[in-house]
Amino acid sequence: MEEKKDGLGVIAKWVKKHASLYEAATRHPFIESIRNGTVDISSFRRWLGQDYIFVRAFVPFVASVLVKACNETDDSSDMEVMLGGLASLNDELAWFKKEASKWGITLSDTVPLSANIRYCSFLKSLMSSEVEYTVAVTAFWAIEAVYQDSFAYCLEEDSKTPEELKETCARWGNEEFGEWCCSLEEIVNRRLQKAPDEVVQKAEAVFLRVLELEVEFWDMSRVGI
Ligand SMILES: Cc1ncc(CO)c(N)n1
Repeated sequence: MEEKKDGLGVIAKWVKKHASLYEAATRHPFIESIRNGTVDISSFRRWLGQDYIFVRAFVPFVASVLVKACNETDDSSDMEVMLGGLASLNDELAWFKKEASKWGITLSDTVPLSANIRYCSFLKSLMSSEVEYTVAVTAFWAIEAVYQDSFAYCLEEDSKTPEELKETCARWGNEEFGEWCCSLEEIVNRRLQKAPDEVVQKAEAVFLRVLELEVEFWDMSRVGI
């Protein structure tokens, strides 16, 4: 009831409070360059190879959130939302392989760059059973929301996204994925509303860390330019 006073959930409040960092993560120069059609294809290729490595590390993290949802949640529908996320990663890995071959990228030769290694170790740290479900699911939401928001922006009506990148943008920018992110956000809001202060503080710190890591991840696309 309390959160309804101003109609905003905790997440919406955090996005407002940390607007400049949220914007840095979702309106990064790499994303802007896709949207205005000036994207450097070697940057796109670098991002694609790195993101495949990231998604492989993301799978066990999402599985760990699913396990926490089964053990800790007060609402049995949480598990289904987590399972939906895990299932879509199955398609995503197949898509990466197909897309990489289209661009002539050999995924097995792709070496993770340092920002990617840092992000993957952060995911690993969140898999510990010491990390509360509320904190882990906040990270899960933030990771997905940054991509949803960034790529949906590239598909807005006035965008000049190159035709050959539209499918990539639609992977994360599509409406269905947007709705799924909203379901996840509702779960996070519900959990945060009931959580002790100490857990809420941890979740906020994790949210901010995800945003920083996302900025560094996009920055990798510029290596060597
Ligand atoms: C770096 C990064 N963040 C978020 C997502 C969303 O799944 C992704 N594929 N890669």
